[in-house]
Amino acid sequence: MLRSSDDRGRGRGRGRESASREVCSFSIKPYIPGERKREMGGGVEGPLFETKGGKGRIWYKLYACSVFVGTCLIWVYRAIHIPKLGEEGRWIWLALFGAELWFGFYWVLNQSARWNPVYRRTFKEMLSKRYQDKLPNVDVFVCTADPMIEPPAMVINTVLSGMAYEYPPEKLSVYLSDDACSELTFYALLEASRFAKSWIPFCKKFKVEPRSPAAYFKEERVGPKDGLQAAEWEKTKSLYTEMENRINDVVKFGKVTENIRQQHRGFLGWNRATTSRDHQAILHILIDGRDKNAIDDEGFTLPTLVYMAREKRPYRHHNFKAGAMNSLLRVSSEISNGAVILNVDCDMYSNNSETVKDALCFFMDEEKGHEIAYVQLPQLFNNITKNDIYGSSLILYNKVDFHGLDGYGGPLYVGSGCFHRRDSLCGRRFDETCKAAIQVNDRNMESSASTLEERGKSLITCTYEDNTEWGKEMGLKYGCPVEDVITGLAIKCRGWKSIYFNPSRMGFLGVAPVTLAQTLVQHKRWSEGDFQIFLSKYCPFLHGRKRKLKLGLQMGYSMYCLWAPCSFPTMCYVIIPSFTLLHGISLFPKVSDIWFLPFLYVITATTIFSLWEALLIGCTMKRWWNEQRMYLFKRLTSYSFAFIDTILKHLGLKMSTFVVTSKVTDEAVSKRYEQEIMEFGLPSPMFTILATLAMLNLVCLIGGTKRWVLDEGIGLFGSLLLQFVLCGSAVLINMPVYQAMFFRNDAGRMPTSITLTSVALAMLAYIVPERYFRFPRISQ
Ligand SMILES: O=c1ccn([C@@H]2O[C@H](COP(=O)(O)OP(=O)(O)O[C@H]3O[C@H](CO)[C@@H](O)[C@H](O)[C@H]3O)[C@@H](O)[C@H]2O)c(=O)[nH]1
Ligand SMILES: [Mn+2]
Repeated sequence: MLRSSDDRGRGRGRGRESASREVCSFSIKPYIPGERKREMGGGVEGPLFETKGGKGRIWYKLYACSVFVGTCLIWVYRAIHIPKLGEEGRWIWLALFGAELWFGFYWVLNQSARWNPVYRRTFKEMLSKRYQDKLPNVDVFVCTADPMIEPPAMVINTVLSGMAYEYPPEKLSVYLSDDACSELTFYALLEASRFAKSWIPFCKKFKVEPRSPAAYFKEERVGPKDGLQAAEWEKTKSLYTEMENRINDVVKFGKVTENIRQQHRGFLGWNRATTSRDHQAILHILIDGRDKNAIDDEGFTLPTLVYMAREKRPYRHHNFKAGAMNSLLRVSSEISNGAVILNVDCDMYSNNSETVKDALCFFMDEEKGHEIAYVQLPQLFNNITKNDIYGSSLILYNKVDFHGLDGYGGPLYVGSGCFHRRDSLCGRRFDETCKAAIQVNDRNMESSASTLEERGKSLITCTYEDNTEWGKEMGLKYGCPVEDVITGLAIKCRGWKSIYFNPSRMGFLGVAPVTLAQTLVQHKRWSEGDFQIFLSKYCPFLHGRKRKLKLGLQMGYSMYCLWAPCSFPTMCYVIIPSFTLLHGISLFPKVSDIWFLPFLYVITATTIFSLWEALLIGCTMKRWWNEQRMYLFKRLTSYSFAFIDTILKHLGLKMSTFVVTSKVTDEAVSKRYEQEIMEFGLPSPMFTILATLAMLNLVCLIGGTKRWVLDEGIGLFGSLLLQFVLCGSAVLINMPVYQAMFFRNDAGRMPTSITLTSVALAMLAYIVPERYFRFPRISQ
């Protein structure tokens, strides 16, 4: 599997090849059903988790079939009414037909998410009884990339919540990868390593939740009543606040003071020449769990804590988060070598201290555990407002889609809140020999911390991965903006399964984007990455099928992979019906026509279903409406940009980038977010598109109504009804855009330049001569 191996300067006298292999090696014990249970003694039999199917599926399937029939009838109508070659308006008809074919096809793909959902439940008590001291090492990987938009104080809260898991601390290690190589973040982590000594015992003694101190102290503004806890609460809170202030002061100042520099030899790693893009590898074991002196205030062992900044050079591509994760995989294999790895983004703190045990219930289950590569928890956020104006809670994916995919072999790996089996993440194929329980592998007790650091550093140099399979067959894959999704898919194609676990107490909470621009840019990255996967050799329908992924899962992955191409059909549907409405040209059957029925049925049935589904999972009506708007906005902007960029990349005209989502916001912006006022503010080509299309629809609706009222009367309305409905809904959904253009004067309103441009462009709709759009009025 691995090519060339040379021994140059590798301290241990072994080649890159063997080093890489060893990183992924595993002690495997043959699986003998029943053996483990006997070993453990009676009273603890039974599976560690349970799976249940969704209810009322038969009704859903009936509904879906009826919609499908309706869709087919729409296609038939379009097909038999295509204007003849040479007739005017043929291309408009064909464009609409193409869009409807696409929507129908895409709707079929979406059925994979609802056809066969499953729900999981774990039995943690059983796990603890049965495995007690035989639990595996667990490594937590946190990635950060920029101290300005990912504040160190937030990052260490995530770290602390990971250290405070209800799990034997000698088996728990937390690694922070800092792609910014910032001494500010290092300093914050150093502070966290000290604060952990009082935070962890406090959490364990009083069963505190959540275990991110910032989140906990924010929730419990007034401390507990009972005496002892109240005193400790006060003390811990002030310790935390003081630390947070120190960190924020240093961050504000922009660098650590000489005084702080003296506190730890680690700061020697930074000098004047160090920049985030040009520096040597830095690796520090801030807490060594093996160390007898590494104890908390109550005398218990502390979990291991490690800071890592892999080597960066301006002329070497670093592969973003995937590169960081692969470095973490290697470094951790030297230090703690946890058989299970938890990956979280730096904003995603643990909100549930039992989650590690939940995850282990899946991996350690005697019956099915050996085939599970990863357990994904939902990505949830703690800054979602009531009506979720940007649809950033991803609630439909969390509450519907992923349960559906789980029924076909498992959800996507979405980068954060995911537990991995180390060997499957490192590239191992699933086969008969994998039928082994996860093993307790002891830590390397001989080597000193500084030896481990030196060895670790040699694994994270820029050249380490040259001529190895890292980024290809090993670890996370490179070259894709959604390294998580493609890696998860590759793991599935190697024969593994995954699990979606959605516990009632949320497992992780992060920071969702709070402006329209951020949301659209994030979705551009996602849809671009997903579409790249579809065009790559990992295309779910080709590679997936070859690798025997279930059809449902192939469809499920494609549902995301084909976000980007949804853009143009949507654009057709936003532009053409309105445009032709303006000119009084009918594109849909008349109300009295029998062909009107399939359109009516498909549109109302799918709308009512989607509303009903949203209400069922706890959305408000307004939230559902906001969600529809965001669907539209993403398709018109993020997805179309992603589509174009993907094509350019394929032609070699563009490089891949990773725009990190900001986790901080200025006060005025976040106030508007709280009030659910849509944020525009700075000019962006995406806003120009949105504003122009919004204006276009408004002009068309007004023009169409005028024509109807003044010129042609009620008969015309009958043949244009659907176009009125489509154009009218577009106008309704665009309300916030008009407001931002004409009725607001806060800093978040639409930039004037965009307003002017869009009004001018929309006026063109009036000027463009009608004959370009004239159309035989077949259905009249
Ligand atoms: O060069 C980089 C860029 C990013 N990151 C980290 O990657 C994480 C995700 O970045 P973010 O900007 O928050 O992206 P999101 O869109 O919110 O993240 C989702 O989508 C990404 C893929 O597009 C995945 O990497 C993430 O895990 C997933 O949560 C953050 O912790 C970053 O610090 C790095 O470590 N190095
Ligand atoms: Mn994020």
